[in-house]
Amino acid sequence: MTPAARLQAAIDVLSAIEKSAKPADSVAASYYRDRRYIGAKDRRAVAEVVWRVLRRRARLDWWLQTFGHTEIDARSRVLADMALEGIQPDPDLFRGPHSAWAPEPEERRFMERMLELKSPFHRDMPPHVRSEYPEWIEPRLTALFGETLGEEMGAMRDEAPLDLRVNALKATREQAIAALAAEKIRAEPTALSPLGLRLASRLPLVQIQAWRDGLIEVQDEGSQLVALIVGAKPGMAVVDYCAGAGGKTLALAAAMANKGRLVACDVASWRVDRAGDRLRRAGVHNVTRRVIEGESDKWIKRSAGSFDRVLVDAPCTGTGTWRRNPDAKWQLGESDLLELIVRQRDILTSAARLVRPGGRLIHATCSLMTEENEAQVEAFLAAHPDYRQVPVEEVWAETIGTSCPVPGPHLRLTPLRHHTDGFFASVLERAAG
Ligand SMILES: C[S@@+](CC[C@H](N)C(=O)[O-])C[C@H]1O[C@@H](n2cnc3c(N)ncnc32)[C@H](O)[C@@H]1O
Repeated sequence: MTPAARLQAAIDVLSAIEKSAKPADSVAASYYRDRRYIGAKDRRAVAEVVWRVLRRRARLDWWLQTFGHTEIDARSRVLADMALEGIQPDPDLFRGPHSAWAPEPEERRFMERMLELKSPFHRDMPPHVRSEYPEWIEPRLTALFGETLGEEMGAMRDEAPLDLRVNALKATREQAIAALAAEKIRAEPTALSPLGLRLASRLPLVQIQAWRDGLIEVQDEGSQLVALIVGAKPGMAVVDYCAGAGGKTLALAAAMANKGRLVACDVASWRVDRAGDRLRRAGVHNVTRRVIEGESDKWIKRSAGSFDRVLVDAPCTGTGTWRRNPDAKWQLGESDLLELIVRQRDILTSAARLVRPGGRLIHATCSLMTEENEAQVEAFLAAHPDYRQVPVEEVWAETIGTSCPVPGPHLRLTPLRHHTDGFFASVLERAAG
């Protein structure tokens, strides 16, 4: 592809992402599926532009407006990004079939101004522009982070590292490090999860033999910690209530050493189906996958009071994963948050029925929002006097055994403080009866 063709592809992908409700990576994947002639090198170059634009969209828009450009769209963002990268709108770039694509005089004007900038930041940028989050969410984030808001959201703006979880069914962390080293891949142990590895650079998974052999899985360190504090043990009966494609199911199965009963539920059958290959690759065989109809599902009624651990990894705003999914922040609206709060409450109430006396219910999200987290737990405890909250320090000592890095009753992780995605988890124990 010519440089101009790559830029046009980036514009096309960004436009498709804006129009779609699907995550950016699946929109991009379907764009390439329809254009098999685009090779891996070109895809990488296009993806670099797309992700950079998504990551600094608020700042690009701010500069475009500041330089008087009001019709902001994927094309003007890509041109602005190009200028911020110091790439001149050189006529040679747009020769031949791409001549019609050359920037218009108006576009050249803002590009020239942007080419003179020394930094993508400006002291007059409001905090939500500087730290790249939607303005409507600011009061909530300010209430949560106070004076550290800028730093916290600055850490959320940066690209996340690639974290792996060692599959304890197949390898120790040392064995996995050695297997990766044999493939010339350097992996460092993570600071908090005893099963975690962090890679210095991103790699396509399918090229990693250790991944094909099921020794490792991709999982953010925060997500690993959530799975660990569930405290699933061999021989227990455990439910992963919102299992999706099985990210935490795999970790729970490994914690159970494949012994005992693990039920992975979800309302989305396509997600549950996707877990199949992952479970097989990881050598997991104590999992039953179950598509449920929702809170009125008969299986839930029939299974009331029979599980030691029930993990609710609730559908949420995903505000903790913006490092990985920068597109998600531009799609999220306040009405989504309000809808999710109701859904989470219903799910938690339904899942609680499965917990046996003395068993534990774990409410987890990858959200920063207090309404989805602490407030959800408080409302649950008020309505369920037979449950008490187990302080995270206590749970951490029982399950992970190292010193707990978070103060307070809940597990609350952020990229700034813990170098993980933003995660929340709270452990609720049902009275022994
Ligand atoms: C945060 S995702 C789960 C991610 C998964 N646990 C993992 O670690 O990869 C939330 C999941 O909740 C599921 N979900 C949404 N509504 C639900 C409901 N009423 N009951 C059960 N699951 C639900 C969604 O389909 C989605 O897969």
